[in-house]
Amino acid sequence: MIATESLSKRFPKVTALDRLTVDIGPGVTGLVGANGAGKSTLIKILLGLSPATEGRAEVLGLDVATEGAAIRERVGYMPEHDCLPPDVSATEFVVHMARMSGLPPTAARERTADTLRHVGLYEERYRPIGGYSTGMKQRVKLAQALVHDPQLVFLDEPTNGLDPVGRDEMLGLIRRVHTDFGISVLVTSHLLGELERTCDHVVVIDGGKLLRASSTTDFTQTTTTLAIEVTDTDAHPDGTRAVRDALHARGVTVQDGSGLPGAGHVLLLTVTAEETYDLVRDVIADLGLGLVRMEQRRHHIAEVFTAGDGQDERDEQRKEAVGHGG
Ligand SMILES: Nc1ncnc2c1ncn2[C@@H]1O[C@H](COP(=O)(O)OP(=O)(O)OP(=O)(O)O)[C@@H](O)[C@H]1O
Repeated sequence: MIATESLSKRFPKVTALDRLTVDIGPGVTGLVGANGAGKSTLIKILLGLSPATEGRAEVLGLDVATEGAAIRERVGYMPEHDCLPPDVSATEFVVHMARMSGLPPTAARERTADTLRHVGLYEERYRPIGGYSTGMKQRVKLAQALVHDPQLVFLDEPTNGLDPVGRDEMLGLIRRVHTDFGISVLVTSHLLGELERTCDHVVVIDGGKLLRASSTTDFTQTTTTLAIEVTDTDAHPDGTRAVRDALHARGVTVQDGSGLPGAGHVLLLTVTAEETYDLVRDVIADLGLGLVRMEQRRHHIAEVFTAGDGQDERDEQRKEAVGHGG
C-alpha cells in the first residue's frame, strides 16, 4: 500500500522526517508518535501535497513526487484539524466533496447518504455543521474521506478531542472501514493504547525516525511472566500471601502484582521451565485454595516505551501519551 525509502523532510529549523524507510501493507495500520514526531508531515508527503527534501515514496504503486493527483483519486484523507464549513449541512458538504472527487450528481447524493448512515449521522445530517459536537464533526470528516470509495484512507488523529465513549465508537468505526468495505487504513495517534485494539500493524516514529514497525501481535507477544490469582479460605484468609510464602519456601521468587491495572490479588513469577506450572498447581492444591487464574502476561504496546532513559526531551510527552493510552 505504502513504501518509503530514506524519506526526509527538513524545515529551516527542524527535521520533521529523517531518512524514514518503511513498508505498509493492507489492513489497518497505526502510525504512532508523540506530538511533533512527523506523522502529519508524512501524510502530506504521501498525498503528494508537500514535496520531500530527499528520498522517495510510493502509495498504491504511484510515485508521490509525480502522481499526486492520481493518488488523491484513490486515497481518502481525514485531516487532523477542524476544517469544516459551519454554515452548510453534513449532506451538502459531503455531496460537494464527492463531486470534487469526480462522482456524478446522483451517485454523489447516494454515496453521501450511505456514507453518513455508515458513520452514524442520521437526522442531524440536514442541520448546519456549526452546531455539531466534536464527535459529530469527526464523523463528517471521516465520511468525506470515504465517500468516493477509496482503496486507502489516511486518518490523522481521528480520536482527537473525543471523550472515552466517543473514542471507542470512532475506533470501532475505523475497524469497520476495513472489515465492511475492504478499505485499508493508516491512522495516526499519539495514544499507543488505543491502537493496540484497532490496528493489525503499528509503525512507531519519533523525531521523524522509525523506531519500530511490526504487527500488533508482535508488540503484544506473551512474556515469560506468569500471573496467578487465588481464592481465600477460612484456613487461609489471605490466600495470596499463603501461596507467596509457599512458593518462596520452594525457592521461587514471587512479586506482588497488585500495582498493575486491573490486578487485585495477583502474584507474578517468572516461568523458568515447564515444571513451574506444576509447582504452582501443587502448591495451591496443597493449601486447599481455588485457582482463579494462571496466565502468561502479554506485553502492552505502551511498555515498549516505558524503558526510556529519560534523557530525551520528548520522553515526558511520550510518557504522558503512554499514560493516557492506558
Ligand atoms: N510547515 C512547516 N514549517 C516548519 N516546521 C514544520 C512545518 N510543518 C511541520 N513542522 C514541524 O515538523 C515537525 C513534525 O510535525 P508534524 O505536524 O508532522 O508532527 P505530528 O507527528 O503530526 O504531530 P502533531 O500530532 O502535533 O501534528 C514539528 O516539529 C513541526 O513543528
